[in-house]
Amino acid sequence: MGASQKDFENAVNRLKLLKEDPGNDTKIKLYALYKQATEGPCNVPRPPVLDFVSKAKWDAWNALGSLPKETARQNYVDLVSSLSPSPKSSSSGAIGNPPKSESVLMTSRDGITTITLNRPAKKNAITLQMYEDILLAMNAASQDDSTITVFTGNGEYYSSGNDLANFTDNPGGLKLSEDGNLPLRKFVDTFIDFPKPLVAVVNGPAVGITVTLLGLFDAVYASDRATFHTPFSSLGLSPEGCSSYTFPKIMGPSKAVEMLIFGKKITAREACARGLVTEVFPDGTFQEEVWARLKAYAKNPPNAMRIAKQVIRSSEKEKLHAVNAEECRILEERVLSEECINAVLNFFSRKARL
Ligand SMILES: CCCC/C=C/CC(=O)SCCNC(=O)CCNC(=O)[C@H](O)C(C)(C)COP(=O)(O)OP(=O)(O)OC[C@H]1O[C@@H](n2cnc3c(N)ncnc32)[C@H](O)[C@@H]1OP(=O)(O)O
Repeated sequence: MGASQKDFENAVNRLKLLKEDPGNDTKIKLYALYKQATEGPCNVPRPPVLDFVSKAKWDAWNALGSLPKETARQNYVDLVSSLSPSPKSSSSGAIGNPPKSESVLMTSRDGITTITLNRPAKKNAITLQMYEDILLAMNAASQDDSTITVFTGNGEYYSSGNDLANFTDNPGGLKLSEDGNLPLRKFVDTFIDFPKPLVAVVNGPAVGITVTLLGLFDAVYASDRATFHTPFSSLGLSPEGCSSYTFPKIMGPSKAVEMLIFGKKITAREACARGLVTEVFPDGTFQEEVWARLKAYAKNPPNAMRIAKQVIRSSEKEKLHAVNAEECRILEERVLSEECINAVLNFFSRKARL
């Protein structure tokens, strides 16, 4: 039997996590096979001769002639496998290629894979290494035997967002796009494309990118101790995580503006009323109630849940990828702005804590 659509999607995700650049020839082959697998034979006009890159891509796609979509899909999967060994999964719930990290933990049981931010002394602020580890964890979770993937935080906070030292430790500025030192674009793309139900168990306050990403989750359960805060303006930054699109859609433009431009911190109950949070639980019984709920949900047939997610989300994916690309482009400029540099310096000199 040839590669399934799921195998193909997994290969697309695995490719995003390659550590080494596979080289231009391979990238062009992958492009051509991807186009053939998703759109069929080349059906667009040849680009102008001087547009070398587009022309090379078009030539490679066109050269595949009438190769059936299924064969192109299989060839794509084979080519990606030859570049990166496939993570293993097993019926015991063992996870292939999880991150070897103390700050991002990964466990799998009862059909649920849980990714836990584990840096409580720093309120689970996310370092550059943690972004990489989360990507690894998500890739492993997307391919293991679990039915649901959960994000949570260890300790008092869910997360205080991006570690502000990421800015000061990179004096030349952070490159946030494709080949940058923090591939934020790839990071957010992984949430957009995640194939299984993705649930946030928000155990305490959440800040910055860990709030904005919630708009890409399928369910958000929050303790009544949690708060939600996106202080982008006071940090001289701009919205990310697709929040410039998801927040106005979820809560309406004026409530989104209150959070994303004015940096209003809202409670869990307010976030629930705005549609960002699915349900709020008393902190005393939060863990017990939420995990009982999730264990019951995880007993549903996994394929049905995955397909339901695909049906609900697929029409938005293209738009979300475009929003993410644009947000990263703008943010890359903002992190170099005087406003941002001053705000971060103030934070570390303890002048400006939230
Ligand atoms: C590269 C682009 C990536 C994408 C962009 C993302 C945007 C964002 O995520 S913006 C949001 C950034 N986060 C913040 O601005 C929060 C900053 N933190 C605070 O204001 C406060 O720490 C707090 C309100 C979260 C907690 O205050 P509290 O008084 O209870 O504790 P502290 O003593 O301040 O914190 C304990 C410890 O943790 C360190 N820390 C906390 N958060 C961060 C952080 N985001 N980055 C770096 N370090 C953080 C804090 O410095 C303390 O460390 P020390 O004990 O060593 O002083």
